Amino acid sequence: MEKYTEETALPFLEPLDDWCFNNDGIEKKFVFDNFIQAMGFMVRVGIVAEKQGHHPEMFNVYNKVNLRLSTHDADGLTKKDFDLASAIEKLD
Ligand SMILES: C[C@H](O)[C@H](O)[C@H]1CNC2=NC(N)=NC(=O)C2=N1
Repeated sequence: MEKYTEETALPFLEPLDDWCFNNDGIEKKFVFDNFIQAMGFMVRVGIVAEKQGHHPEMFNVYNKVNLRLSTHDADGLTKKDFDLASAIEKLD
């Protein structure tokens, strides 16, 4: 599976709002009004991830959720990560 570098990822990152390349993955920080909103978002992300058979790293503190997408099997960033990021963007 093709792995993207910071450079080759650029055109795919462009249409994705606020996602950033970092350490061979892509990351975005979300802020909600409260913990329940954040939790609801994480569950909806989880449902999309399960449908795609591809899973994010999620870090939550109260109303904040940090997502990191990378393909562990490929040890880097692949199309699967961009597909999941696009689906997540369509959630909100
Ligand atoms: C067998 C199964 O499809 C794999 O283990 C999948 C599951 N979800 C995954 N999620 C992510 N982010 N990276 C993977 O390499 C990965 N592999």
